[in-house]
Amino acid sequence: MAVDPNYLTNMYETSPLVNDNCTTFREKYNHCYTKIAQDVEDNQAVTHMKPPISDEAMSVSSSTDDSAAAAAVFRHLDNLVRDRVNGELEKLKHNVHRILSDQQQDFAQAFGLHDELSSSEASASHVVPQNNRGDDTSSDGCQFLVEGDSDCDAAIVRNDYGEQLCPNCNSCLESAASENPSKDKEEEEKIAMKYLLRLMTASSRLGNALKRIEYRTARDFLTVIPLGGPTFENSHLIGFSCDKRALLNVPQMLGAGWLVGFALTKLRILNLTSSCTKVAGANEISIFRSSPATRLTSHVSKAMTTKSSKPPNILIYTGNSDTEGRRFTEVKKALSQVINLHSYVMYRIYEQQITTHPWVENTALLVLGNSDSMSSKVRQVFVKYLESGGQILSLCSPFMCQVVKKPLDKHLKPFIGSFRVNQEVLPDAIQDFSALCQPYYFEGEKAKIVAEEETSRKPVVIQISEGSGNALFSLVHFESFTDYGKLHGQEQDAGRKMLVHILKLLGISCQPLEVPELTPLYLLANEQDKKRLMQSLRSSLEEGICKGNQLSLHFGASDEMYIPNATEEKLPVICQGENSKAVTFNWSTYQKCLSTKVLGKVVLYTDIITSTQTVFDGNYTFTSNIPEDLGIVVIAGQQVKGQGRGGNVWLSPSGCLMFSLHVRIPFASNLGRRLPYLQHIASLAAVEAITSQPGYEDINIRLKWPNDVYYGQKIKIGGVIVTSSAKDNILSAVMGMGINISNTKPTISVNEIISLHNSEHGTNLKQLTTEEMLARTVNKIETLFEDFQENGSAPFLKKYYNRWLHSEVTVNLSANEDKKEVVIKGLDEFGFLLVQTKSGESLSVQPDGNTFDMLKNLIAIKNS
Ligand SMILES: O=C(O)CCCC[C@@H]1SC[C@@H]2NC(=O)N[C@@H]21
Repeated sequence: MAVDPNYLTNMYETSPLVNDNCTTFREKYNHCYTKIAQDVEDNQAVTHMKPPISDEAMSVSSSTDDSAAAAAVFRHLDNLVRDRVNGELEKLKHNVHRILSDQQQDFAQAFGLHDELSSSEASASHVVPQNNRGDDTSSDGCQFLVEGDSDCDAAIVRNDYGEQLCPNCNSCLESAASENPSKDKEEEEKIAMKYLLRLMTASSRLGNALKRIEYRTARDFLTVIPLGGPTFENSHLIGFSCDKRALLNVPQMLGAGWLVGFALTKLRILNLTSSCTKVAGANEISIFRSSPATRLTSHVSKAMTTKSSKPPNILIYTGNSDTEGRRFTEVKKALSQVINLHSYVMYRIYEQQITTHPWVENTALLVLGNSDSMSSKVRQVFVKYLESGGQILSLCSPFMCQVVKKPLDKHLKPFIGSFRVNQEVLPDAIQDFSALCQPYYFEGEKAKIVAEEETSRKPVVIQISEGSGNALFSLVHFESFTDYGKLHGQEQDAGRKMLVHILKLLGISCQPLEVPELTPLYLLANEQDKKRLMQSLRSSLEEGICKGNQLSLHFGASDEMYIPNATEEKLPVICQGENSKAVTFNWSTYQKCLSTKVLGKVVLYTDIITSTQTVFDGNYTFTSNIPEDLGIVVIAGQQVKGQGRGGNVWLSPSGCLMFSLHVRIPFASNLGRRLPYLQHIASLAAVEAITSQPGYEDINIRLKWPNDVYYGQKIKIGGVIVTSSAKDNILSAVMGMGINISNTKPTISVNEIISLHNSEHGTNLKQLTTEEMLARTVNKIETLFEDFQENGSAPFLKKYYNRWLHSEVTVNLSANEDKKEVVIKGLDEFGFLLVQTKSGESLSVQPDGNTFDMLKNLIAIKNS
């Protein structure tokens, strides 16, 4: 039987676990389980075929342990969903919007809110809670996070207002219930929410005892729980919606204790798997409630601040002794060969950052490659991360010895050698291992042997799980397998395979990218401009070459020139040939949309480049010989070494508009005296390129200081980097910008946002091409420049504040251990962030070198 390689994907899409009105999980699960097993068996019967279904399915079929099998299925599903989650969250928001506007009647009927609906407020599309009693469901809602407390039998509840509510305190609950409803709506909502949460918290005992998920309507929560209904004993509340239709479609019972979060919409159940795996592991609860449209944006976007928008990080910790970063480079290199680089960004994390930076939320994997032992403070943070659902890969790190009770057996020391993967985890092997090292933080949990040494059969890779948190401790230096000098091809291959296997167990998507070959630049301009540029450059070219510090440009015509291969050091620039024929860039569309006097008149297009910035950076011969009235923009289809701010990597898949625009600015000018404004101009230009078109004004694209372009409050869709050099009182700046126009990865694209807007508002706004977006952005940059040079910063700031996310927001400014609360006031005269302390003192914060998590209200000032 031919097995569909997308079997599990399909199963997920049509899964009875999420789609049918199944009554028992077990029944449906058994059905799926049997099917997978059958598929595997059928497949194995055809010996020449490689198993086309995943390792997970294999392990499901071979496992005798139900919960392990369920875990495998769901882990696999997690992986499938992970990539989609960011977009899904945004869609969720829109779906809920839609439900609320479409279905107010149903909603009111389902919850007995007719009176409210017919009131003037309701007709203005608000349904506000009338009081805080259980039988009058409050319809407004927000997301609350409930974290498990230290011993996991109670919960710490934080509400949308950032307050921590005391755990499991019935007197609180009662007093909340008996409080008179306030006239103040905000206050009422607070009380209602508190009440609701107290009810849920009081009846949910969180912890490992969790064995299943039950679905209950909002009314159930409000009526059953106060009676102390045993139905909620040991249950883990995942989510609920106030939408009646959604409720009706929901399975009454879902199984597998750690099935993660969901929120309900009219159309379907959205599995917020990735965001909630952590939730389940951490004994946290995410509660999603629908709410009136007017307040939804802020609530959902607040809720979304708990979910990361950026591509997740893989953090590599190699400790203090790795002063030159050799270990880090080695580990990073090894991982780069196997992981999907479009989905993750790898960074080194230093000891000091572990306790001070907000790294946990956006970390898909923490890799420990340190050889020195870590301080107890650091260890505690790592253990906490693990316990709260984090994924850790320890590559011979002493961390393992530090988290297990007994010292490890002396056999368990790092080695490179042959080993075998344990396909079936033998129960007695587990016993052996448990005797060897008893898990300290995971008592009651068993360590699984993932690989063992070939001859002695001693475990060399073990896995310890806690909820959805996983630690894989390897005693094999997998990172060394990338070292071609040290190992034979076969060993390398085995090592790499093993690393993939381990990473998959940790939920990391492993599809290494083929690094594509670099391609030449094509000069696109009208014939006259091409000629003028070449004339101007001629005197500085040596045999057609314009030599830069790192990259030389080789100018020539395609038919006459010997075209060298494009490399990181040498890039051919093909100057002749019809613009339209040469490349995939649509010159004619671009030209039609471009309305500048100077900027972007000449395009250098390439399919694949390291980074568009490199064409200008360090090539003064080139930049200084560009005619003054002929601005050049370099645009690439893909970058293989995209540069982000602060040394970050910019993921640069196709579908992302990636360009570097060269501009000249005299120092003795408004802008010349306020250079930080350059980046703000660029980011505002990108936003206005979209929102200044008729019909696009309300698309929720915003600016996040210092220079990020965001969809709503949470999802980054673009960023700007500006580099510059100066000579003879002229600044030569390169404004590099990346905006995701049409790629659904890694977050959400402009065109998806437009589609969402269309479906939400019944409009038919057309999608943007990269050529249009480029031309429109360059047009905006030029007009904003002109205005700034003529009128200074005031008119610019008016437009900028209109789109930015931070006015009057209180943030924590932290330098080392010191923290102070400041209020964001705007941009100062020079374009830095202006904040005010409580005592009224004004401070300016520079973007570079400091760490920002503006949306988590944190600015960490770099140590001097
Ligand atoms: O960190 C950021 O947010 C800034 C990202 C800037 C990326 C763009 S893509 C085009 C240009 N070339 C690069 O290598 N980086 C910039």
